[in-house]
Amino acid sequence: MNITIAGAGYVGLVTSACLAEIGHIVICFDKDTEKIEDLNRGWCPIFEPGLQEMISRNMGEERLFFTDQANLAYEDADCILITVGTPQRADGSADTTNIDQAALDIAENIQKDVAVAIKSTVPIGTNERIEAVILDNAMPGLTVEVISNPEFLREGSGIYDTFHGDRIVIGSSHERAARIVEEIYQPLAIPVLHTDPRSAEMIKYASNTFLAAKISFINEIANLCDLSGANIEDVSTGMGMDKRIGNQFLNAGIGYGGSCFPKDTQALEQMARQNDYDFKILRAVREVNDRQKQTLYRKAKNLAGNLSGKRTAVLGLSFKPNTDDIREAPSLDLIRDLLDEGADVVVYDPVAMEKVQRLFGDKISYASSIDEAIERAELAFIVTEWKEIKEFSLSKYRESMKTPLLFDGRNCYSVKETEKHGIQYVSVGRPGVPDTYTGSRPTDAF
Ligand SMILES: NC(=O)c1ccc[n+]([C@@H]2O[C@H](COP(=O)([O-])OP(=O)(O)OC[C@H]3O[C@@H](n4cnc5c(N)ncnc54)[C@H](O)[C@@H]3O)[C@@H](O)[C@H]2O)c1
Ligand SMILES: O=c1ccn([C@@H]2O[C@H](COP(=O)(O)OP(=O)(O)O[C@H]3O[C@H](CO)[C@@H](O)[C@H](O)[C@H]3O)[C@@H](O)[C@H]2O)c(=O)[nH]1
Repeated sequence: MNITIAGAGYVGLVTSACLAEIGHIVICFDKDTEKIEDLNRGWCPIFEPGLQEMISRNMGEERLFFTDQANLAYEDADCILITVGTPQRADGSADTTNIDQAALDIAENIQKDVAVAIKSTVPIGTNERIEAVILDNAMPGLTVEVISNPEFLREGSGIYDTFHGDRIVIGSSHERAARIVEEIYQPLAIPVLHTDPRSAEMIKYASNTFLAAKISFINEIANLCDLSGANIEDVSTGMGMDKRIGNQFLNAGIGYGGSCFPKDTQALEQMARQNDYDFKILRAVREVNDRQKQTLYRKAKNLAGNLSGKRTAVLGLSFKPNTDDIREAPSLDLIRDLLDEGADVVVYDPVAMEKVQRLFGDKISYASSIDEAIERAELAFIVTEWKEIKEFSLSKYRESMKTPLLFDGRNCYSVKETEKHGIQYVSVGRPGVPDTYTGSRPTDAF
């Protein structure tokens, strides 16, 4: 079967590589010529553990091809998986322009019957609409069946997630197309849920926003722990032991970021509005997250006062570890707040520095290691729990910083250990606010 993947972004590349890895012949098409040239030169444009190797291996074995030519990509395809971006519009809704463009490209270039699966996250009803767009513009007589096949992988563990997903959702009223797509994934032996296209589209939004809600909920509990002296880690553990709650996505911190949760919560909120429905929980999930992204900064202001001119280290810039993706990363909000305050900001991340440099230029400094970032710093913030940051020796903060004042947005260290090392340590939802804390645990820290 000839498989074409439309879009060589994060989902497109991971899916292309994994499908080639299980023996399929895959053509990955992107309209971004530079990206395709890089890929054909053997250079993977994103950082994702194992991806570069998997792409190279499958290109070498002639199972994986990249092209920027729509005709080459679509004319022979039996199945097309659409993975193009669906970014956020100014009003919060999902922009499906790329999906519409892909549909027109497909219509113009297909020469035979084809199954089209939309993996991109799209508003309810998009699959039905896109099928009509393709049929209206394709050569008469061709059978084109569009099905919804939302993607659930996480950045940083995309390959693992593709091979070990909890479910594959196929939303379709077309038996043939559903069978073709199921056959493609069959070697993965992942349970398949068959449903209608609208329910499949909703499953994607409902899953992401539910996970975002879990994070905002635990962050609210953490803030209350801060004020009441309870410890969020024990609280999360105790909650997670209840199988009905589950122990994942209960890590309190500096708020969620990334290319999906912020955009998908807003898109679903907007869909609710369009249906004259006031989705109250969803609004709260977003508002809590916006506030949470500022919590650590406000705690720092309370403790350290005026930050102007103070050398401040920001450790970890990507929205989560094991990726160079900085879309909606909490680090960006923190850096902006610190710059507004006149702080002298120095940042470090193992892989995301280049992308941050493109945003902030010479307004901040870039260290080549954690050691260099914290040298003579008066404050340090941990924003992303990269392994090397989590495991960084506490004694080095004590030795290198001008004043060892550490704000940890990911609860990387034990509070007791930081006390032992003489570090003023402020984390999220855990007792141990330092003696020098100037406020009276003010609620305005939240
Ligand atoms: N990133 C994730 O972890 C993830 C996980 C699950 C689902 N999703 C969803 O999958 C979709 C893609 O996300 P992403 O992060 O991979 O996006 P991305 O921004 O990394 O990549 C999108 C790619 O699509 C290409 N593109 C745009 N229009 C095109 C067209 N007409 N034809 C061919 N290529 C085109 C762009 O050039 C870009 O390379 C989104 O809807 C997203 O919500 C993302
Ligand atoms: O307990 C937790 C878990 C996560 N996060 C944060 O939540 C964000 C998102 O993390 P994660 O879900 O692991 O990464 P994504 O790659 O954004 O994956 C989400 O978004 C994808 C795109 O839709 C979906 O496919 C995945 O199923 C969904 O988990 C990150 O900022 C994390 O730091 C927390 O703060 N606490």
